[in-house]
Amino acid sequence: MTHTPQVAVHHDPREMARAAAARLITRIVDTQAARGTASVVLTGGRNGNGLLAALAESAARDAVDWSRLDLWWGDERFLPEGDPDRNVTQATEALLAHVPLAPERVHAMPASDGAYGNDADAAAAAYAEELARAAAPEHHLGVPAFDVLLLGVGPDTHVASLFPEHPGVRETGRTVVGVHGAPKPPPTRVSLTLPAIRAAREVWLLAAGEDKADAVALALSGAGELQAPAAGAYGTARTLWMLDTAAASRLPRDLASPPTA
Ligand SMILES: O=C(O)[C@H](O)[C@@H](O)[C@H](O)[C@H](O)COP(=O)(O)O
Repeated sequence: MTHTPQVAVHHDPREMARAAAARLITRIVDTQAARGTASVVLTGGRNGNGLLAALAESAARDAVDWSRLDLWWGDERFLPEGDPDRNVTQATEALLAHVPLAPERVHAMPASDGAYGNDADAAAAAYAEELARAAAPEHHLGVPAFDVLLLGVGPDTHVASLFPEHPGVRETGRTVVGVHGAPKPPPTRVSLTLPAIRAAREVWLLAAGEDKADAVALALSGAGELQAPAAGAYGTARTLWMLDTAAASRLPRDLASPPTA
């Protein structure tokens, strides 16, 4: 099965971020060499931003042709433009401001004071249209086949803004949804759905810390995606979980490999 997950365990969050950044640089460079451009979907949260900061610090970052990289977001906290809690604001501080990206290839999700006002559902529909415009005709769902889609994993197994048993995780038709009443603040968000996430070639999930150990064990032990959204996040070619030793500490023995770096 293509979505049988691979698990890589690292000593601590910093090592995990460094290793993930090195892997991502290699993936982007290889993809650009083969196809000209590459696409990456970013995530919010400490681990996703830790990866971006490690990428900014890496000497190898100059191997990437930043002008031929498309960036998308898996989810966004629906807040005003420039709000420090917006995922795009944090990604900009960590990496985007430090590399020569092509602005038209940076596909941030709308802000709550933008063209759709405070209507997260309208913002989600607009982002779905933007994705559909970028999708090749053979991508029937209306989402590009992203090269790498990054996801942080929450202590309740949420990914992007898809929370256990919430309406967003049940969505099968739309590719992007407005999320209302999210248990993680802020309550209003915009998120890719599981079908959109599963259009990606590679899905990489990041989790570090003791508070993630139960979530990681649950998601990797055959739980259903309504109960454990992270279990429903997999790519068409590869699904890679990157963990630190604390987050991996309750994994069934056959899944936990020794620390790699
Ligand atoms: O906007 C967000 O908050 C997210 O995209 C969310 O899904 C996040 O990735 C996880 O909650 C993990 O966050 P940490 O890496 O901070 O634990």
